[in-house]
Amino acid sequence: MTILAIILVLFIIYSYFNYLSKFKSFGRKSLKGPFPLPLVGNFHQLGTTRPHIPMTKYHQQYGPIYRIWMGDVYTDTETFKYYSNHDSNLMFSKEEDWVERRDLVAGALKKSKMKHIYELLDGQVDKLMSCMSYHAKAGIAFTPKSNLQRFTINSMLRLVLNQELPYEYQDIEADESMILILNQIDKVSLEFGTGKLGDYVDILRVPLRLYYNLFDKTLPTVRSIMDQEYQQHLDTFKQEYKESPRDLIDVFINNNDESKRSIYISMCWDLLFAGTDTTSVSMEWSMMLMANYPQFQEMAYQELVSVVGKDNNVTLSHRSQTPFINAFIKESNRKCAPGAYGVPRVSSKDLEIDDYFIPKGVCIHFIIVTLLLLTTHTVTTLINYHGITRNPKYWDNPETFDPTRHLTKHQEFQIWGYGARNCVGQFFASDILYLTISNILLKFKVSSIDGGLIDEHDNWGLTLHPNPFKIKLAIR
Ligand code: HEM
Repeated sequence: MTILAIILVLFIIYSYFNYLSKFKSFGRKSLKGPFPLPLVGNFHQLGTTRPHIPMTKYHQQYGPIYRIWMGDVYTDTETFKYYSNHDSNLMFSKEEDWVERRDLVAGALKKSKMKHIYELLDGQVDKLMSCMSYHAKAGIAFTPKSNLQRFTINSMLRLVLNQELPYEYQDIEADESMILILNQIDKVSLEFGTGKLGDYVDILRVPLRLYYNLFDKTLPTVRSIMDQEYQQHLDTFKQEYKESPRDLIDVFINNNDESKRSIYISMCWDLLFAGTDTTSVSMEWSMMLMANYPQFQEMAYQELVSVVGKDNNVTLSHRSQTPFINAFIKESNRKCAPGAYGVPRVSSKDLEIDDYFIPKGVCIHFIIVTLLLLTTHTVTTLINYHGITRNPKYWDNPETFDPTRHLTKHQEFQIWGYGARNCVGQFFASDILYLTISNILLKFKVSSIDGGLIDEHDNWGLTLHPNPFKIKLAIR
């Protein structure tokens, strides 16, 4: 009883001082924000289902940069640290390690090195088209989520490991280790999206870390599969792969630096994880918008027929001649952004931006909902893409889906993040989006199952995803 009482008293003292620390003032430029409670910070105001909605509203109250307390933690969370393989990864690496790793990945993703892989990407688009044709001809409703996810994971697996999985309709047995990777990506997305109490309450971090290290098998599983793949590549590596690598692993092997093997393996996981759900959910929203806005679907189709021809495939060389398709994709990403936020970043020095003071290293999650500040240095920020896309200062009628707005006025908008640490896979991803969305628009008429509007409500998670839906496909 006495021990329990002591623990309770210590806990109350800890909570009290921890709470007081939230109100540390940095002078008249201190960031303002909604009033936090002990331990839980602002969670009670944000809720867990759609926190991006109140966060966007706070912008009107507190200005372009404001402070939100995610519980009482100061730095990045245990879940992020664990699943991102912090020591050898790219996305969350410290500045000193990041520069070299970023160069490594950006260099490897250069189109000149990836010529062969781009041909494989065309092959993946053909396979998706076959899957859609099968559904259209058989009169079976098409499920965008599972099929687009299969297409995206295959494009990523081809890029990274030169592997792929069959589609469900093909009824072919899949490689178990690739299915395992897909399941781990799903699992980690869910874990990141929901978070754990230990991510937000400082005192619970140690038990959470212990739990991950002792009981969670996700990372060891993924690393062991990747390691086997790496070894197999090494064993079968031929001279010709120096010029024409089979995939990213070959590009890494070609660097002739086995001391970096562990980092290469982490990079592979980074890319598979960062590229799959984001790209797939972006295409899912696009398909929904095709069905909900048939007038724009028709405009897109007419443009493609006149530029590409009815019986041909759209290729990347058509991109500059299809302004409406480009606008359709941009507007789809604006109206239904694949993610509500970017990756949280840490400030490496004290910063003053206009009327705001951002203290060094304190990982308060800053919410920036103005485009003005997005070019700033290494501030720890959580960029609110949802806020940017709904800001009437930048967009007329922001709730309306209207691709033509991008034809008349150029408005800078990046779903890939801003500054040096933006998305390293953005060129690959935007090529995938263009090839897939334009070929779907040219080859199929997409409509809802019952002729009504599909629900455009978004669900909170690591990515913003729609409620599950099906569509009807007709071959053009
Ligand atoms: C529609 C698809 C995608 C979207 C919306 C997207 C978005 C983003 C965003 C917002 C960031 C964070 C930028 C920041 O911190 O400021 C990011 C980082 C990153 N993305 Fe993407 N991404 C997509 C596809 C991809 C693909 C296909 C790949 C791999 C080929 C990829 C690999 C990465 C990596 C490795 C990072 C970390 C970069 C670094 O820290 O240097 N992403 N992405």
